[in-house]
Amino acid sequence: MVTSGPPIPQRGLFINGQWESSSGRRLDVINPFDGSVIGSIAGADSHDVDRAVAAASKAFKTWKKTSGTQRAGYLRKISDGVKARRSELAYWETLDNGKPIAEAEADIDDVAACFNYYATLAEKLDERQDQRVDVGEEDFLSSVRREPLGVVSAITPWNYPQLMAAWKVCPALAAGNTVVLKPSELASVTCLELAAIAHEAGLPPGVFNVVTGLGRDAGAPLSSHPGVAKVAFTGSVETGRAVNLAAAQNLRPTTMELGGKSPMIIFEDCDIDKTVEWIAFGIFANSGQICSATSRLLIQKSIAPQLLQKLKARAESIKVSNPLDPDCRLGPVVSEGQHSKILKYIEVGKKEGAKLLTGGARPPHLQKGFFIQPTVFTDVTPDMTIWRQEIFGPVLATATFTDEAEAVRIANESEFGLGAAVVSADKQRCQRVARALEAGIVWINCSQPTFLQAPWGGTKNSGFGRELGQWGLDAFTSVKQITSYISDAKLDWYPEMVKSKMSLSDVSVEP
Ligand SMILES: NC(=O)C1=CN([C@@H]2O[C@H](COP(=O)(O)OP(=O)(O)OC[C@H]3O[C@@H](n4cnc5c(N)ncnc54)[C@H](O)[C@@H]3O)[C@@H](O)[C@H]2O)C=CC1
Ligand SMILES: N=C(N)NCCCC(=O)O
Ligand code: NA
Repeated sequence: MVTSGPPIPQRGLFINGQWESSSGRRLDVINPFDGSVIGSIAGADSHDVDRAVAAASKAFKTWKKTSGTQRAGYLRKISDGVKARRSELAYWETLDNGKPIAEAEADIDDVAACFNYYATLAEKLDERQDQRVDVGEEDFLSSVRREPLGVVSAITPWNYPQLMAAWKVCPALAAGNTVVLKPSELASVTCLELAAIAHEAGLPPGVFNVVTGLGRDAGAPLSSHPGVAKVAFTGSVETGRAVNLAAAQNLRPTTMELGGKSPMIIFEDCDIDKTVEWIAFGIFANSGQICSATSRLLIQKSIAPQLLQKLKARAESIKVSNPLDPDCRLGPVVSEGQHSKILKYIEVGKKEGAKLLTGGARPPHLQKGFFIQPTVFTDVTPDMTIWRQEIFGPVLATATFTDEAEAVRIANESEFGLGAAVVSADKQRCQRVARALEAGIVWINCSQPTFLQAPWGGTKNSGFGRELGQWGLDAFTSVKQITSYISDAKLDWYPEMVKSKMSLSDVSVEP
């Protein structure tokens, strides 16, 4: 097991291609495994944000003139840089966020793939330019260009620190925007390293800037800045609302990837053993700190006792350990604040009458760090807090249903609409249920697999706009119509008036 590696680099803010110090105080980097301080990041304030936006605005003047193919060259180099530093990036991601090293490695691979994928889309963007629009008139020729918006700000969470940044930075740069990234103060380390990698890749100064710091000091000014053309946000509903309101003051568009309480519906014709693996993955991966975690489980009554018994055994067999252990499958949650919030939810669950099937506390063998056992509640009813609110931890709420209509109705009774899953051997039923579910992402016979090519985002309080795929790139473009008049004929709209011979003196004016 790797228990030591390179120390976390001490970085400042990355503005205009240089490391700079912040106006504010430095903030501790905390390792969730034991609560120790392992480094520090700069705490930016609104003056630092102004500098970063100014650098990005200046860089945009040149960057917007590059071709997609030129930008793709930079993105591919950054991808190579991420790949070359995979092991240290994954190591630092685990130190900073607490996720199992196997997950961190997968995340870093996804980051590298994301840069390559959007490199390809940047090249394709050149081919998509000046596309004809049939306006149905032979005297006119219309075409469409997709142009960058300008300076884009990306405000990102701590659950997939580098990956959530990549989902925004890659398409934004691919489309020709410049970026100011504000990662979460709880896990900024790998986002700063992304700046270092971009710099080594030769990305021109100011094209990609990173300002670390608290939400209220650095995130808020980045949401309300008039020099910012768009804000891309992933995080909580409450913060998303504040960011969106601030951007709305400037009439700036946003994309909002917010919370969830995604349902997973299990029908009696499923293969129980296989299903239990997906259920566990859907709520215990990344310690349940996934916005699309399938945290509400609906089981058809006839198989509930059998399925729950197997799920309990599986939950209790998950390896909870130092996340640097390659076999670890459940690490600590990100912070002391999240740890106590999750434990509070567990208490509320018990108090409101839900039955604790397994877990519910700190694992006895891990007395330090922000660990919580894989936890499953049964007999949860739709009015209970743990059924309605996002816990963002390894806590599954389960309930039963009798028929398909009831399952869909209960699943849709939520303020959220990010993910949903349905498990059944009946393909037609899966399609029917998938169509009926109010969600931006529906998984059939699985939970959580995520692909760069497929759109990501939610409905209702889970937000709006889509990341990833073509949708994720188009969200960072402005559509320009260019229309040419191609006829030789003179515009024949104003009829030639015969010049009047009347003069004013001919007009009799009534006194
Ligand atoms: N949907 C998701 O992926 C995520 C959901 N959450 C939910 O949010 C809860 C709280 O976690 P937090 O870390 O506090 O999430 P948050 O939504 O406050 O943080 C997300 C980002 O927004 C920034 N931010 C905070 N206040 C801001 C403001 N006023 N203006 C602009 N930016 C601001 C933060 O610094 C961070 O970079 C979690 O327990 C979880 O339920 C948290 C992170 C990710
Ligand atoms: N990479 C995977 N599998 N999932 C990403 C989830 C992103 C989110 O929580 O918003
Ligand atoms: Na941390």
